[in-house]
Amino acid sequence: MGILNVTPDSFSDGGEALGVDAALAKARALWRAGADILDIGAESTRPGAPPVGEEEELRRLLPVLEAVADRIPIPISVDTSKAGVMRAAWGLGAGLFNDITALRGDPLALPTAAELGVPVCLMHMRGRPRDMQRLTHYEDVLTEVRDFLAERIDACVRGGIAREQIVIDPGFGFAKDLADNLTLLRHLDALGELGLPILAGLSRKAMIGAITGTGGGRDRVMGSVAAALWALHQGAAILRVHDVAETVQAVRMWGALAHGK
Ligand SMILES: Nc1nc2ncc(COP(=O)(O)OP(=O)(O)O)nc2c(=O)[nH]1
Repeated sequence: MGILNVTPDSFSDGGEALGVDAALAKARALWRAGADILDIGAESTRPGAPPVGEEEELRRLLPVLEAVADRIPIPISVDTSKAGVMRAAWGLGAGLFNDITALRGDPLALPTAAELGVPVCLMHMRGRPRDMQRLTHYEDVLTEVRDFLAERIDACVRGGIAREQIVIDPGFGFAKDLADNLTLLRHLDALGELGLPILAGLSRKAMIGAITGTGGGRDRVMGSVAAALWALHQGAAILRVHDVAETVQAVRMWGALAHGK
């Protein structure tokens, strides 16, 4: 899953793909580099990020989504927690709603996803990007994240979303400190008991920088790829990354060694 942030302030690539032409060029580059899905987001969710209103999110997202959906032949995920953005994106061909709030942020999000029949990614977080890093106390982060995801899966199924339409995500860097992130990554396979595809979003995050001593952005590519391979080894089905070419190359090498293909 290649990341296409159409925001001015995303933590590692903000402002790089503003405007339709730049975003389309980036989408094409991600596809050509081997991305199987594009994840387009118009609201930064980095720690401390201010919320973006629906009108502004739509203003940023829709022209890009329309251009990309018409020209890039891979499924498009939209990274949003707003029902109105989901509905508008669905009308332009969005094939996955990637909601960091696990369809809790907007009370209309879950019924909208159920009505439209679009697959969803449910991610664990606490609070909102503005305050989530103050909510990092866990008795047992692995159990608490797994129980949260199990509850959200149940809520979605009760709300009319088919279980096979759901992807789960532990939410690396969302209301978690370094130790929490490492515990979740070391034991990512423990989420496998929920029986749903796991999405891992590790790319260029602070946990990579903390371990590797790298500043940010492209400096963290190697550490991000190493973490992605571990997540893959632990059963992740989707790797949400900025650096698609490097990750695809590593995954192909891993595939040949791990599965002889
Ligand atoms: N499912 C899922 N979605 C996500 N969306 C955004 C970010 C944050 O990364 P990025 O989009 O690069 O930064 P920003 O939120 O600042 O745009 N991480 C995840 C993640 O780990 N999982």
